Amino acid sequence: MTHPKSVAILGAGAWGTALATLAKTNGHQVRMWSRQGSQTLAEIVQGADVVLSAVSMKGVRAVTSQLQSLAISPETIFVTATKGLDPQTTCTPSQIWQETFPNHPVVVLSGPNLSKEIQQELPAATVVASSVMAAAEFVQVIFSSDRFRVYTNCDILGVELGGTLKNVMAIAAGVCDGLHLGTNAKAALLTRGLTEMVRIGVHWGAKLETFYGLSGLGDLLATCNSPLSRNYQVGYQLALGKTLAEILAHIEGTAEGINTTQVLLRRARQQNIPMPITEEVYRLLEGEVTPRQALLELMLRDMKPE
Ligand SMILES: NC(=O)c1ccc[n+]([C@@H]2O[C@H](COP(=O)([O-])OP(=O)(O)OC[C@H]3O[C@@H](n4cnc5c(N)ncnc54)[C@H](O)[C@@H]3O)[C@@H](O)[C@H]2O)c1
Ligand SMILES: O=P(O)(O)OC[C@H](O)CO
Repeated sequence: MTHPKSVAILGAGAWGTALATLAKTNGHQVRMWSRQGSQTLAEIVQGADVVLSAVSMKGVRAVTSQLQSLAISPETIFVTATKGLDPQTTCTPSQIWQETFPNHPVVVLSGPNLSKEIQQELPAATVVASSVMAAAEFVQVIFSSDRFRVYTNCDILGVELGGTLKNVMAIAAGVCDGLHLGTNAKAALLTRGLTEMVRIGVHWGAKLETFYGLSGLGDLLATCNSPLSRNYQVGYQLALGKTLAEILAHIEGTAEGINTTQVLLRRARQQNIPMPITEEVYRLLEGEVTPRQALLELMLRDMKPE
């Protein structure tokens, strides 16, 4: 075991709690902060080697601005595990963290990591990405174990976008399974979905090959094939005829794909990037088409080469 590190985890939801368990099991000193808790943010982050945020997208700006007023050691590494896009600016969470703390290293942690499986101690792998490789390696050591394999990567944007964009495809995959469209349809959806993720991601500045790694294809496969995924559940239940309001009233935790679809489509339209699957997921979430109509729209698009 390495020398124990002090890890502050912000957000005591499903993912924050699972990551806290992994770090604690490795012998690190872990403190968790949530809005409902009794300890202040200042108490939680004081002296932390690493501050890891697992708050949902809607809380990222509030948390970063609260932290900005606190005295934080210049050595502290910020890690973001949020998979979403900022509705105002279309920025990724790491871009918000880096803009708020320009002199600190920022690391993205993302991969095929359904928190319920990790809490059941099933094996999994993930990626930690940063432009400061020493920071990524520091975080790699904190979380690595015989049941959690952590890889480093220098493409911070690509790793972050993989985990974020696949949530839109997970909604579509849930619809596909809810309508019982079969294995051929699912394979076509995931393959074309990955093409769509690559198209916008590379335009955004991410590396192509990152989307074929754990944080892209890996997370796409996990999320689009598991009923444990909240985003998949949204699509599945829409296909069963439930309304979005009914689904959200019962879903446990955050389905980031709903907000991500809106932000992504806005950006794609501004930049003239074709995103047909995202477009249909958007129209479905807005109640403009039924699941069957969305399917037909996709099948009857203009013919084109692959
Ligand atoms: N659950 C998973 O399997 C999993 C895995 C990998 C990544 N993620 C990502 O991690 C993030 C959190 O997911 P989760 O499953 O833990 O969601 P969750 O809904 O269980 O928890 C979200 C947490 O964010 C906090 N939060 C929300 N708004 C806030 C605000 N304004 N200020 C402070 N805190 C706020 C909530 O209090 C809660 O603790 C999401 O972006 C998700 O995509 C989740
Ligand atoms: O439950 P979801 O749909 O937010 O997916 C959780 C993770 O992102 C899977 O890696």
